[in-house]
Amino acid sequence: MHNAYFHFAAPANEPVYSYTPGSPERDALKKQLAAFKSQQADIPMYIGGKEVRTGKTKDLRPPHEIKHKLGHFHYGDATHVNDAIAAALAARSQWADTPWEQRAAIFLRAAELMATKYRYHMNAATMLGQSKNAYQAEIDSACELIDFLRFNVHYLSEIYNQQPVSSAGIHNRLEYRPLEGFVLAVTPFNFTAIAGNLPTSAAMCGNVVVWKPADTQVFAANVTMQILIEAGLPAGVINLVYADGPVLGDVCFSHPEFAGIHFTGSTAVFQHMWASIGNNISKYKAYPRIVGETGGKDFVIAHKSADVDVVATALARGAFEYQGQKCSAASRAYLPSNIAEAVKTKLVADLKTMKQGTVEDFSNFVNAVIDERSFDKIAKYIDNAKSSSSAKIIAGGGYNKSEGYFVEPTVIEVTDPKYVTMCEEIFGPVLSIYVYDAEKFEETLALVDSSSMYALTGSIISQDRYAIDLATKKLVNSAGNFYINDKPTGAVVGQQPFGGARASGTNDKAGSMLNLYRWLSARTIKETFVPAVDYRYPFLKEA
Ligand SMILES: NC(=O)c1ccc[n+]([C@@H]2O[C@H](COP(=O)([O-])OP(=O)(O)OC[C@H]3O[C@@H](n4cnc5c(N)ncnc54)[C@H](O)[C@@H]3O)[C@@H](O)[C@H]2O)c1
Ligand SMILES: N[C@@H](CCC=O)C(=O)O
Repeated sequence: MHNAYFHFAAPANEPVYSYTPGSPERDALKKQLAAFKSQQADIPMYIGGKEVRTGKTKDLRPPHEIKHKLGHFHYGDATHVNDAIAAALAARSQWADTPWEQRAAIFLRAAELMATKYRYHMNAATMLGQSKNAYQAEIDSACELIDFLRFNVHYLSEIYNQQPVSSAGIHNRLEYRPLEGFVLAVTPFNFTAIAGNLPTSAAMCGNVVVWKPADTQVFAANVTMQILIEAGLPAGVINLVYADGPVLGDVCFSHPEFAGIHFTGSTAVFQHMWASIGNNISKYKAYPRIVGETGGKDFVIAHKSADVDVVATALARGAFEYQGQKCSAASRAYLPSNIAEAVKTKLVADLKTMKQGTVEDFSNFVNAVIDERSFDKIAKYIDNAKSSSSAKIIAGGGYNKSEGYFVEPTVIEVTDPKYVTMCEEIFGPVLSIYVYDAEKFEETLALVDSSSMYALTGSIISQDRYAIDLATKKLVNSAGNFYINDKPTGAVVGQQPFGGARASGTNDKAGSMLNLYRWLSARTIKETFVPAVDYRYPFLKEA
């Protein structure tokens, strides 16, 4: 029963801790890293509020220290996916009926727990499981996830407030119902925040969810789930399962109550999912919502007026933070001939100072790539570049997987702007550079626009306002997140709603109102206070 309209005001972004030497947060984080490393985690699935252990386990190991075992998780099969759907559907009616402010309180409580009691659990789990340094973990598993939860509560509160006008004698209202059925959230390895946001944004809207994270993100996903449970998330609202992707897809996409997919991951997997959903379309009770944020081939184009240090720094950070494993990572750069040599010299010098190793050593800027499959794929691109006449490695190029999956930050200079590493997503610490004739800026913008199938992020670096304006116009469809005089990474919830178009996804902008609309199905209600009692309109009367 509602006796008031409850509105949640816009929050501020969660402050980013610095982890400088001697700071209390640095000590607390180091203690949590040591604590996780001294234990052996036994991670269950969570179905209908119960912990499910199958005995069929997979090991969890830090990508930068593969000889160390962090523990294991219990793997499920089609039975567990079916159980998760059944548990979700059983929880649906009570959850959908729960007053909005009660649902919101659970997610705000989870955000508060993440910001305080469990901040270092979230960060240490992300650092060890996904090989992120302290700062990269802090902006992801603490700040971004906390922001997703708090901002989405605010945005949903704004949506519920949007009501139609009513003319005299009637009252019109819009009711924002959750979808009929269950939502499937399939999440990537690279951001604990994204993995937490995809199931919670849909659940916040009153939906029930089956959540499958990437195997390589399970260590931190488990901490997220435990916090949601401690915050009071009722049994069955979010069901966390670990299963083979195609097995999960077969069960979920052929279920009549499949109501939507909230996906982030690679373009190929999303396209496969879309095709399966299309093939099953006649089976569903309602048209499913298909939301997917996928790959990128993100660019930096510098104009001849650009400041050399600004360009080199945008490339060093944009391409190599988190080993280039951000969908937003700068992976192709277009440098004008007048400053190209100076930019390359500074970038190569910067890379020589970039330390690589474990996450416990806080002086390391880069760590390991996520797994062996990824390592092998990246190494192949590097080897091909080494033997190509169109490419030359000007920094890095080394790799080694004896202790962890280490790939050196690598810069490839190409003479062919359509060379494979200028067009395909590599998802690792590899930046390709093409030097263009500084007087051919506009032609190069056309090249940027046409070189890849993706349109996720991109930057223009220039001190010339006309050049910025031209790039903004010519690259209007080349990126969903466009940056001026900055790197193309590091979108902040509430400030730069994130997502791309073309092969980069449905551009439903995670962490914004646009995304939440996808998990709602509005019902319009019209009430007439004094209804008509005669079918004849006045114009029918004789004069
Ligand atoms: N656009 C964005 O906002 C964004 C953000 C993060 C990552 N990404 C993209 O994600 C990719 C990297 O993440 P990843 O390696 O985890 O991606 P991935 O596509 O390999 O896996 C994503 C998820 O899909 C699951 N999966 C894989 N095959 C499946 C199948 N056949 N059916 C059902 N599920 C399946 C995986 O287990 C995982 O949970 C990159 O392409 C990156 O650009 C995009
Ligand atoms: N939102 C992140 C990217 C997420 C994809 O991996 C950024 O803007 O860098």
